[in-house]
Amino acid sequence: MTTGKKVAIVTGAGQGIGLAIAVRLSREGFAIGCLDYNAETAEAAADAIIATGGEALAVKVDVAQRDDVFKAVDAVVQRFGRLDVIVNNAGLGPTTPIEEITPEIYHKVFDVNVGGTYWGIQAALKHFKARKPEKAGDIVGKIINASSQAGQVGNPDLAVYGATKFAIRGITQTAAKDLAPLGITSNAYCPGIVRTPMMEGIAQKVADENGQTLEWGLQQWAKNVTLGRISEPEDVAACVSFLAGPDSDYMTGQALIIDGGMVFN
Ligand SMILES: NC(=O)C1=CN([C@@H]2O[C@H](COP(=O)(O)OP(=O)(O)OC[C@H]3O[C@@H](n4cnc5c(N)ncnc54)[C@H](O)[C@@H]3O)[C@@H](O)[C@H]2O)C=CC1
Ligand SMILES: CC(=O)C(C)=O
Repeated sequence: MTTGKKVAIVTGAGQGIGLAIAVRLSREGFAIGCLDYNAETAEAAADAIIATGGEALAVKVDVAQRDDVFKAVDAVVQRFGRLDVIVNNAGLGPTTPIEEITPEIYHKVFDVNVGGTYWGIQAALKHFKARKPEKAGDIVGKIINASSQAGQVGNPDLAVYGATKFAIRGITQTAAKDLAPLGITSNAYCPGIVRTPMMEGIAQKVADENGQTLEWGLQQWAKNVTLGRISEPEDVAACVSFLAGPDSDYMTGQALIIDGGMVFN
């Protein structure tokens, strides 16, 4: 079955920032491929979108597995008939003090965060290339990758995670240069401190070390935010909505910082 709508795939759509992006892009008129490692939350995300009149398909995927990603992206295109946007959002964010980094954690986090970004781009490219720009300036596909403020500046205890987020900015820039002749843009978003299960895990560790509550842990990070509050997933989804829509057609290779003013470039 095909849809008259534009189609966006969001990885890690089962919770947190990915869920907010999926819901927001559905509201903007996209049919959504909700991809997640967790089949239940992916299904719940798709159900929530369908319940509000949108179109969505849930697909279980491990973004670290290249074949898995190709199959999942193909399933969405088979269902909806086209692909316009891929949001490579799924990621892992463990706390890793320098001396505690192991080969296992290094490979695991790079495979998901960096590998998942490569495979998402490749799998989408196959479908983006099916449409040719009719004239100079036409955009036929948009790649949107999750970096972080921790991909702009080194954060304490996040040497592995931060390195993947710096790498994602590099991949985003190279993809922009390589794929512009095909009418494809490539941009990233760099959130700050967003209230999600990932961030709660990071903040809880700091809280536990200090005998404090989760809220106390989160507020330690909020001290670095100029606007004085940590963000909600919807703040980030608004930024991604801009990157997915036509108003960003003349933008590529950029990493938009949406962090309430933590990093000033
Ligand atoms: N929460 C924050 O403060 C910030 C988050 N980010 C980035 O935003 C993105 C989303 O983060 P959150 O929503 O906070 O994370 P989260 O941990 O709350 O949600 C991540 C989602 O990705 C899925 N996922 C994890 N590994 C996967 C895999 N191998 N294959 C498929 N799905 C997988 C999980 O099941 C989950 O639904 C991540 O890339 C993260 O690095 C960036 C800056 C700040
Ligand atoms: C989790 C993350 O991306 C932070 C703390 O910037």
